[in-house]
Amino acid sequence: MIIGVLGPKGTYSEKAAEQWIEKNGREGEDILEYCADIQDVFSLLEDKKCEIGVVPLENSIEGSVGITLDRLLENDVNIIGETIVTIEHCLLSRGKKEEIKVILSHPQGLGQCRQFLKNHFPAAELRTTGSTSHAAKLATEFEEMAAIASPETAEMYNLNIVMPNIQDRKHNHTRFVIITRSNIPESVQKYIKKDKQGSSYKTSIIVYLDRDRPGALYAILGEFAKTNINLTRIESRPSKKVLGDYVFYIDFEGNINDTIIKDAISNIESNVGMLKILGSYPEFDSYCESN
Ligand SMILES: O=C(O)C(=O)C[C@]1(C(=O)O)C=C[C@@H](O)C=C1
Repeated sequence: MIIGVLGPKGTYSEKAAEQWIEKNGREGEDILEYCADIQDVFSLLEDKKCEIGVVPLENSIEGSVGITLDRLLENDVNIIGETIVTIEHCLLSRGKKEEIKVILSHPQGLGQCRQFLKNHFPAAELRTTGSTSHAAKLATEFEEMAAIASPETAEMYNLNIVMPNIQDRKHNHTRFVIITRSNIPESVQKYIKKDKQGSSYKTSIIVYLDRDRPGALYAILGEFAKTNINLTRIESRPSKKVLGDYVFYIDFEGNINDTIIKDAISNIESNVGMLKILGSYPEFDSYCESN
């Protein structure tokens, strides 16, 4: 199976893909296709050049990955899984700490180490890259450059770990989603069947209210409260139509095949402008326990 991830080699996205495949039981040879950015992972999937994509969705320090949320709304995709990766950023360079003048990383990496950078490198120039491993690759060029990336990339790109564990909070986790086309390819079906054994499910939807009116969001949330469905996440994102207009990303416990969930969704659907079901998939925690 071909799996699209953010590249080059050594990204946390690659780690997420490996982690998810390992948990689901590897079936034959999987090929990782490294993409320059997250949009390209979605394009690769759409163009049928891969069967699965693994993309970051949210981080415990920096919050949502906006481009992933946008593509989930606009592209014809289905979420079939999630995995959570422990993020352990290090400062990597060819040079010594005193020599570092430019620090590179993915915007999420820079954001997760904002305080560290202010405290230790107030004068350094910060530059964004397509990924943390892309930063590591570029940092090999000059001794005055450093990258914020995983400890594994140090070895991969022949860099020194100048400072380990530099993120602003000890606990740093990123949640990734495993996506496929909504017309699920045959090779992916076996992973989905396997997942069903003894797992608790989560469902992700996107809702657009169409028109701002008193109690509109309350009515949606009421549907979940009424039937005791546990919400695990709600997030608003600009609709990009006019200022102050939003779409809501909602995750909750349960499977779209359960009658209780089906009924709640159909009640919500009749009261909103648009409802997109992104998919039902095994919750990360329970799927760890059942493996
Ligand atoms: O740059 C990487 O290594 C990625 O996989 C991307 C990404 C992200 O977009 O959140 C993944 C995990 C970390 O939070 C930092 C960057």
